[in-house]
Amino acid sequence: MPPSSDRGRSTVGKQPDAEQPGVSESERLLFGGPLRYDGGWNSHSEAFLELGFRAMVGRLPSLLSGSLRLAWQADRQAARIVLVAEVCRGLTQAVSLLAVNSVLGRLIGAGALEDRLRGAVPALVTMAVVMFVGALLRAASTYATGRLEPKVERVATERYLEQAATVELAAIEDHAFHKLLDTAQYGAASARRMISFATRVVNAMISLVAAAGVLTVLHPALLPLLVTMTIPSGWGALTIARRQYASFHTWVQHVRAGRLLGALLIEPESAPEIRVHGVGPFLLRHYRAMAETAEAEQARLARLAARTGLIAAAWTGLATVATYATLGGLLLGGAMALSVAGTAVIAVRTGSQSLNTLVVEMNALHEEALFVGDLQRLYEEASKWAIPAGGTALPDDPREIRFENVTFGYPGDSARPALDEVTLTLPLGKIVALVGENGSGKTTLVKLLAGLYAPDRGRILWDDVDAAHADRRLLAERVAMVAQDFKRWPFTARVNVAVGRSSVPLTDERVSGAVTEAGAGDVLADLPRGLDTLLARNFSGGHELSGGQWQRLGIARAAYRRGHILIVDEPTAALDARAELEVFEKIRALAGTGQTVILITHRLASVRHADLVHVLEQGRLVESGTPDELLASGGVYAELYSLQAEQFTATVPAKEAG
Ligand SMILES: Nc1ncnc2c1ncn2[C@@H]1O[C@H](COP(=O)(O)OP(=O)(O)OP(=O)(O)O)[C@@H](O)[C@H]1O
Repeated sequence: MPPSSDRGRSTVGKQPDAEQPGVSESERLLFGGPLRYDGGWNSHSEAFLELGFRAMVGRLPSLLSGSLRLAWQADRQAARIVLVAEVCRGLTQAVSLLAVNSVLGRLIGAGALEDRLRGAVPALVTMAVVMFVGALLRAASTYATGRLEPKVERVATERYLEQAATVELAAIEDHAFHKLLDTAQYGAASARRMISFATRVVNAMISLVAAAGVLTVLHPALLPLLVTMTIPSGWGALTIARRQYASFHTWVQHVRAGRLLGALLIEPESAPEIRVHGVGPFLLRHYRAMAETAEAEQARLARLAARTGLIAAAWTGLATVATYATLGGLLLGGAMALSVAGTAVIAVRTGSQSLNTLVVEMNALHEEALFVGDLQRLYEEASKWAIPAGGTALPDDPREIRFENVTFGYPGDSARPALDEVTLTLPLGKIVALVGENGSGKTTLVKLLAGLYAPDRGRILWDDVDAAHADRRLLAERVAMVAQDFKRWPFTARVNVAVGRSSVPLTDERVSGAVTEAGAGDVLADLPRGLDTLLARNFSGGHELSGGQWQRLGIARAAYRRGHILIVDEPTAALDARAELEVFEKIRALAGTGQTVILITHRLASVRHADLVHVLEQGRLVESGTPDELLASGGVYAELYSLQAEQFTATVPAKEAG
């Protein structure tokens, strides 16, 4: 797969005028179909495909001011230096061209050779001074650009990451938003590159104006010729860039999938299965197939680029012949002096170089701007998806949380909502258990409770305050959660606990208090460097914990958070029998201190101590009551309970005496 830095250049594209590589069998088998975007939100790439040279020129002022704004935000002083140095460099080029004209005029003019040489000296000195000043200005610009570029990238990246971290969970799970996140990640590097391109565009524009001015003075016919000579390379560069851009957007998912296959081959989590089940050759084979599909597209793009380049070169050749034939004609017809023709040749060369640079750099600037545009669109989309700030305060000490006819479905075309008209009460300060078979909606319910999703219909009331209008940050403050798939941060054990509330100063007392509360002391005692042990095996000095040990650390993290409501989703799934008992003891103790515990578990024996049990089935609430009431009622809970109990009916043979 092409590495990310190759985006836009080595990724591949969809062109209506040329055949696309087919869908590889790997895409069908592993991902269920082609990984291409052929429409949808990327209407803006379509707009680009229709964009002509004139439109590009029209957009130039806004692109330049956009680059300047980025630079200004990142480092005002450096931006000022670049701007002044580049404008002055352009002026030095103009002065230098005029000096050349003067030198040639003197040398080719009438008079003795000595006099002509002497007459050329002031212009030669001017040229030398101007070149020296130009070199100083170039150095200043190089330094300031070098200082500016990484800052621009950092500022843009920071904003990107900040926005990504503060959008709703639903945005992260939305595939269109995720694609935008994917493509926009290149925007920061593009913003960085835009600075150099914008600098070169400004420089080329000024030297072009100088050359064009000199040419127009020499003979008005020379200016259109200069333009004709440069148009072909501009057309070529624009055509190639348009293909690359369309290609990038169409194939971004494919590239991501290829990278995923590569990453799966090396990540520690997949290493055991790769070896025991021999998954390595399977993944490698599909990696190769995916990469070959991408390569075929790259080859197609290269073929088209070569063809475009040839056409542009032929056109440039014709225009050059026409330019020099015109100059020759003017000379022969006596319409132009030899010294003027000499300056004209230099001015045409300088001018066509500047115009060429201008077209190429403008095109590059434009292409980068499209990726910065993705980043801007991400900023806009992210602000739409942002977790709202502010809202109603929650009651200080609520008595209960009540779900009223709550319905919620995940995006997509699932047959039924994950929660369907659920009405239940979660009394605070108690242990409430959520029970039900796989997929019955328990995890979804607690995610709604924690504010990670909002109900499609119905309300979640904290006493009489609707959580939909509550301040989400305050709501999150109240909740501590040990999710089924809680994050195993690749940091030290200390940070893995303290990340439960990273906003408060990290103190050893607080960490050890949480570790003791969670009964995770012996996990830490076994670690080579205690709390300072790095829990990431793929780093030197890193250490790996077992599933059950991680689970206890996860509970310590939730204890460290000290939220009023502790949500524990399958807290004991990976624990041995003794540890399980211990963890439930700890959870009960937490409830004893007035903390609310919402417990999701399939171990019904552990639910015995709950104050209230809600039983869910296919997203609906089917039973509620104390464990004893539910057992007595003979419903779903009682059925599940007896199924589990049956597994323990075999008695342990008594030890023989003596
Ligand atoms: N992020 C998601 N996107 C789409 N569908 C989801 C998502 N998470 C869960 N679902 C679907 O919602 C339904 C309820 O899932 P949920 O995880 O709430 O069940 P659960 O009762 O916690 O199951 P388990 O006991 O297996 O943990 C399931 O049909 C599941 O496929």
